[in-house]
Amino acid sequence: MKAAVITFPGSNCDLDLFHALADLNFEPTVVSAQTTDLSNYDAIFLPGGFSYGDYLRSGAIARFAPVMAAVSQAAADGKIVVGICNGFQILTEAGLLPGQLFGNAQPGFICDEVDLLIDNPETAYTNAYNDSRIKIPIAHGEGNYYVDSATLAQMEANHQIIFRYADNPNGSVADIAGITNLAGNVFGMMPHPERAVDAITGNTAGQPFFKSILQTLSMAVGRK
Ligand SMILES: NC(=O)CC[C@H](N)C(=O)O
Repeated sequence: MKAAVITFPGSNCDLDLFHALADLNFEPTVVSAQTTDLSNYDAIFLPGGFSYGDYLRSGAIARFAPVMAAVSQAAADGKIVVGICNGFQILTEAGLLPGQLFGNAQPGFICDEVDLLIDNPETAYTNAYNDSRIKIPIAHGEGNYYVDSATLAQMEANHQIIFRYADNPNGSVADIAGITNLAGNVFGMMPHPERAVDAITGNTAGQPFFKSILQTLSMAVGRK
């Protein structure tokens, strides 16, 4: 499966994501934020980091990068679009995911490993997990997810909340750590599964995340 990893000026998790995807049998390519055509890719990944220096607000400038029209097109075409950490912030700023990421409730950057609860085990992002509680690294200053209560109720009813924090580290509403759009093909999470794919790091709980996506894409190709 061909995967694009978009690199914005200031991205710093693009190569981690590239290696995670390569190790887990995707065919990844790192693609510049100047790219205007993503039609060759089966899945699009927006990595973590500090795009455009996090100026104004994390993701607020990146959403205007030339590549974002192609990301919106991919999302509209039903392709898998995944944003991790800063990538999640960019997708909310672009309006491709509901809500907004604010500064952590306790101001400051948190670098830690936290427990996540898998709310929905039957999604494109979780179907390869056997456990409902996993440990995944976090590294953010603006991970405090907010969405208004009417939208939250719709998201809950539509099973759009995929991961929740077992012990909320940043003040996110409803302990939300990862969500999808209504259609389920656009996904964002603050924790970093790409930092938990290699046994040498002591944690491989991120592997099933990527395996789930690959499995889902392979089944979709099989159906064509
Ligand atoms: N690791 C990251 O992607 C950091 C995201 C963002 N710049 C923040 O601090 O919230």
